[in-house]
Amino acid sequence: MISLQEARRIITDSLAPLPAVNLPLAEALGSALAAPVLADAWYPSGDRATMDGYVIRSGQETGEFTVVGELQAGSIPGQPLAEGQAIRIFTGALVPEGGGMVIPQEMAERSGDTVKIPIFPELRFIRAKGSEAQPGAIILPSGSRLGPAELAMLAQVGAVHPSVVRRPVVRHIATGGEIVPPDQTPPEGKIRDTNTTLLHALLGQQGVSSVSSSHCADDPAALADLCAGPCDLLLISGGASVGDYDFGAEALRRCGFTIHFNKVNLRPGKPLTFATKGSQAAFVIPGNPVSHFVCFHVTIRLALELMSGIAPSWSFLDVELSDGTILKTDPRETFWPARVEPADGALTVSPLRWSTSGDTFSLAGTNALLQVNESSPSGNRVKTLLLAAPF
Ligand SMILES: Nc1nc2c(c(=O)[nH]1)N[C@H]1C(S)=C(S)[C@@H](COP(=O)(O)OP(=O)(O)OC[C@H]3O[C@@H](n4cnc5c(N)ncnc54)[C@H](O)[C@@H]3O)O[C@H]1N2
Ligand code: MOO
Repeated sequence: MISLQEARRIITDSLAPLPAVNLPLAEALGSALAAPVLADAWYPSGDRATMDGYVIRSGQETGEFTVVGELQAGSIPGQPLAEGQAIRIFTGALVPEGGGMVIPQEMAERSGDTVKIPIFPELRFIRAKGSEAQPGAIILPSGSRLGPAELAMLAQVGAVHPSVVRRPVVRHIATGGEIVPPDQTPPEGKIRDTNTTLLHALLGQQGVSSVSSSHCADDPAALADLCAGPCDLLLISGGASVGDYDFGAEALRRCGFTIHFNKVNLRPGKPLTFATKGSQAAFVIPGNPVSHFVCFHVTIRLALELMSGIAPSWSFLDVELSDGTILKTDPRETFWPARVEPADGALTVSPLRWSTSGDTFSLAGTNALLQVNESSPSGNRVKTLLLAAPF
């Protein structure tokens, strides 16, 4: 049995980013850039006003100025500004030649064609040409993850079909004769399929939208047929352990996958299997829903990040345990579902109920996993993998 650290190393060594594709901005959220994006022009393209008011030359005395025109955002300045002149200007408009400072209208008194400026502001209220980016400057390097701000930058430079690393196409197979779809009432002895819903949501949170799911009874040949379908990442729910009906690894072998590990010193999720075939990756995930949740965050997410060209996120916060907390240790490294909350300006974490890894209800409100091993917790602080913002 290998450690989780070793399992993560094997996954890291086995997977590479998928090929680049060009995506429209509306579909690129969460993707990683496959090439740098350059500024196509000067930003701003010329000196621009940052306030509604009056533009005048610099180096002048306070007093009265003659208003000789008006500049709206989008209009092209005509005449240069002369001494003693002011032009009415609006936020975003190009400053005319000779314009050195914009006086916000709150600091000016207009009367007919003149404007009185009793004192000058400390700032110029002008965004200088090229002060944000110059033509050819790298505004986002290759590998940048595209969040809302980065997408806005691409829109600004007209990069409307950026080259990004393709996101994995995921094929999911829920196994087991005991499961029925969640919209059905299970007959005696059977249970509703919760893992399909769980995985779709977890994948969706990672920005993976191409996911197909199917169900397979405990039949290795039928499972191998389903495994042969095209995808980048194959996820098999259940059938990971050593029982007579656990056919996950066998089905993968039958369709040409190489098994890299089939047991990890991890609680929950010990019988986790990882395999590859060319650039394809596959996991057989222990059937219990809490095992699914934990295996996803500690291993499958890493595979998605690597295939998507995204820098793996694996950093732990040292968080104070809520009063009276006792975490039951185990020879296996444990990832305990928990809830982190802000309290009195700091974070505290409370482990959630955990009876068995089949107890889906215990996951309600989970936004963190607590690492429980020989070095954590230490005192009343525990290494915490944050899964979502704690508010
Ligand atoms: N002799 C041993 N038995 C088991 C071991 C072991 O080391 N030796 N490991 C245990 C651990 S730990 C786990 S975890 C489970 C993993 O079992 P499998 O991956 O083979 O999964 P199944 O047997 O198919 O299912 C386990 C459990 O999960 C339920 N399940 C399955 N699929 C779904 C689904 N889509 N939605 C909801 N629930 C599902 C299934 O009914 C079982 O109750 O093995 C232990 N045994
Ligand atoms: O690994 Mo199992 O997931 O402990 O229940």
